Amino acid sequence: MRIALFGYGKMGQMIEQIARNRGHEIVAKIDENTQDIDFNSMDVAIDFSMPEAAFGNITKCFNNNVPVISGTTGWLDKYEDAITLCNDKKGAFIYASNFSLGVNIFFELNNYLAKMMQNLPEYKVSLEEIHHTQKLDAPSGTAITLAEGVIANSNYSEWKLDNSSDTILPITSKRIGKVPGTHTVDYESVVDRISIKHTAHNREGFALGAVTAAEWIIGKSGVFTMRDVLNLG
Ligand SMILES: NC(=O)C1=CN([C@@H]2O[C@H](COP(=O)(O)OP(=O)(O)OC[C@H]3O[C@@H](n4cnc5c(N)ncnc54)[C@H](OP(=O)(O)O)[C@@H]3O)[C@@H](O)[C@H]2O)C=CC1
Ligand SMILES: O=C(O)C1=N[C@H](C(=O)O)C[C@H](O)C1
Repeated sequence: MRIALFGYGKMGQMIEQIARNRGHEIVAKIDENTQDIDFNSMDVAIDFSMPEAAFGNITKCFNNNVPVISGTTGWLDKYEDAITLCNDKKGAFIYASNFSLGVNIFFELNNYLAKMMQNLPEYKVSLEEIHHTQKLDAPSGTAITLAEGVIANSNYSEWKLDNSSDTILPITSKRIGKVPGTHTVDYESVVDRISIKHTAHNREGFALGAVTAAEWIIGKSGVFTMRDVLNLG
């Protein structure tokens, strides 16, 4: 498979390594200064760039019939536009706030726990995410997906950073050293606490998930999620 990397930072470099080990070819490494992009040279594009760059990169790929795997976070105000464009162009698209197998299982666990807790108002829910100090967006995309899972199954109607009420689900974002990504969901009552936590030890899981998604999307058209790729039901 011929892969173009949109963004060649920490994730782009890890994806290159995993992709080469799986027998794929990296045909382009694209950044904000790249002028001419040969879209005919690539079978799939993988975008791990920057919040302000992601939608433009995705648009270019759809306009040139290239399937897109999007891992960049912090651009989701334009997600519906991306879906519309993908459908108009009969393209192929997967966005995931987190591509790792472990976090996608954690998302399922989070939804299941939220359903079990939905009629137990004595438990107050809160989310915490910890990442490295270079991270640009807060809260993390993963924390937002977790919050959406809780909100869909509870009386919380929205999430906010560092702000809580009976209807506001609070998210705390911490930036510490080189932490690759730690997410915790807490249910706290007067008598006890239930916590679920995912800790990434490095970036390999994210990169492997993105390459697996790229392998999976070849030959398909439509908008998909990691639930489709991982066959999580
Ligand atoms: N979904 C997931 O599983 C994961 C998602 N992420 C997300 O992926 C994104 C990238 O993370 P990470 O690799 O750690 O970040 P880095 O800052 O290490 O890399 C981002 C790269 O994008 C480049 N860039 C800037 N503008 C453009 C552009 N217009 N087109 C292409 N590339 C551009 C930057 O170049 P320069 O430095 O020259 O500006 C930089 O090399 C973040 O949004 C992060 O949250 C991260 C891990 C997992
Ligand atoms: O920026 C990162 O590093 C990460 N970003 C993603 C997010 O915002 O959730 C995924 C992972 O946690 C690492």
